Amino acid sequence: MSGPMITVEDVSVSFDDVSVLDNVSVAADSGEFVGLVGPNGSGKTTLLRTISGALTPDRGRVTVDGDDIHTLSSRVASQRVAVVPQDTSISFSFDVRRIVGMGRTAHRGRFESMTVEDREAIENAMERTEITQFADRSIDAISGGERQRVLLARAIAQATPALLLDEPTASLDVNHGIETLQLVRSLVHNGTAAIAAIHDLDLAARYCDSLVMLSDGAVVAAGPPESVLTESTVSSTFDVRAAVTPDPVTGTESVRALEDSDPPRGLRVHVLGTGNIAAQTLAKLDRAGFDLSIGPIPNGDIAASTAHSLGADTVTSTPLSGPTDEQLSTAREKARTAGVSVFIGGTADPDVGRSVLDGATRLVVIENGSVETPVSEGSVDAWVASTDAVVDSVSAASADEKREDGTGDGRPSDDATTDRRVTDDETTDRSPPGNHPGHRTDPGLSGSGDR
Ligand SMILES: Nc1ncnc2c1ncn2[C@@H]1O[C@H](COP(=O)(O)OP(=O)(O)OP(=O)(O)O)[C@@H](O)[C@H]1O
Repeated sequence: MSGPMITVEDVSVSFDDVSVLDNVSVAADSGEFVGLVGPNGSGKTTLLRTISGALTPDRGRVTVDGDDIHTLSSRVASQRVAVVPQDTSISFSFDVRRIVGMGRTAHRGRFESMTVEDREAIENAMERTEITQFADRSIDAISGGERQRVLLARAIAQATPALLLDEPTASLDVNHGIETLQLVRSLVHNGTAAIAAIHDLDLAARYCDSLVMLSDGAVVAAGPPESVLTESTVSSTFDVRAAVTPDPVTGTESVRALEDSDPPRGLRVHVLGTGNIAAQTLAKLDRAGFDLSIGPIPNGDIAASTAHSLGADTVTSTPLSGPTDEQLSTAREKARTAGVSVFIGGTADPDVGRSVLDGATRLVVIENGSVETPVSEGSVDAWVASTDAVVDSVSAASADEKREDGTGDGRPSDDATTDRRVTDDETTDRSPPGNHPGHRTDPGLSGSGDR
């Protein structure tokens, strides 16, 4: 055979004049596992039904093993393509073995009796899908997940070079979900071309050789999982803020949908302080997912080495002599461009604080027993007594930022930067009440009380 086992060329499908697939092209070679990903209604099932020949496209064509699937008799088509459908309800109550045996009718006439080879294929398919123990039970008397494995067994018994699966793991527990995909992989390893619609993006990344991402019936990305599952494609296609990181165990892409209260990826927090409390602050913010910068901080300070080990952007100064003008201006720039700055009272010189934090976008002060504020009180978004509430307060301050600049990315806009300064006599809901330090924000309650 030359060319891929399955090719979909510029296929368009519409129902009642509503376009559901628009110029879609996909290919799967023998020995290749292609995953279809995309939101509900993006066209995955329709594409699989078009490939199997169940639907005729308005435009374009589908070939399997070199022939247009729509020109093949249904018998020949079912020798080439097996389908594991999403809807596992079966309208007749045959026993499990008989349902699996239906996969063999492609290879013999409906009324011919089974050969030894047929029987072996059926038993083998049931063993591989771990359903032998209920082979004699009616299909009505097993669970939805078990039924899904029966339909996979039927497809395996069909022994086709092309395999289509619609949400093969949808009703399976974690163990059987993984076993099913491993089973598909082993079929693929032996030369099957497989295309599966898979909702779970992590599983798709882990088991598929390549992915095709559909959105509103069009292909928006295709290729190896790492090139398809990016924060930008996932965010725009699924309309959700997402973090894509390597799975610590499998090393393949792991996608996490983020809530609004999660720190925006790439949001940097600038810390001004020294000693253990600054080191703890850095560690807590790092664990919460913020990018970090710190300084100026004297060389050799414990927080400087913590910053170094966390990969924080660090402005160091010489101990005793204090920061130079250049170091101050570098730190000021870092605070100005950070989403939120944190000043740790009692550990950072208030004069240095004034100089560095003057242009800070959002400011959280950890009082740490000190009453001195580096900048006017109205400029402080939250006071916290200790590092306990620093993550909540910084998250809340960055969420305020998102609301105000309207971009949702948590980065300060120019408007927000110039807008945010409030004088003590201005009334604003962000302005802390009363006299400092009595107006401290309760830990974690600075706008995050609903968490
Ligand atoms: N027979 C039909 N008649 C009219 N519209 C249909 C028909 N079948 C599907 N659709 C529409 O086509 C679009 C694509 O549906 P499809 O089932 O292919 O999506 P999907 O990506 O598989 O979704 P899901 O992830 O929810 O299974 C949907 O808007 C759906 O409502």
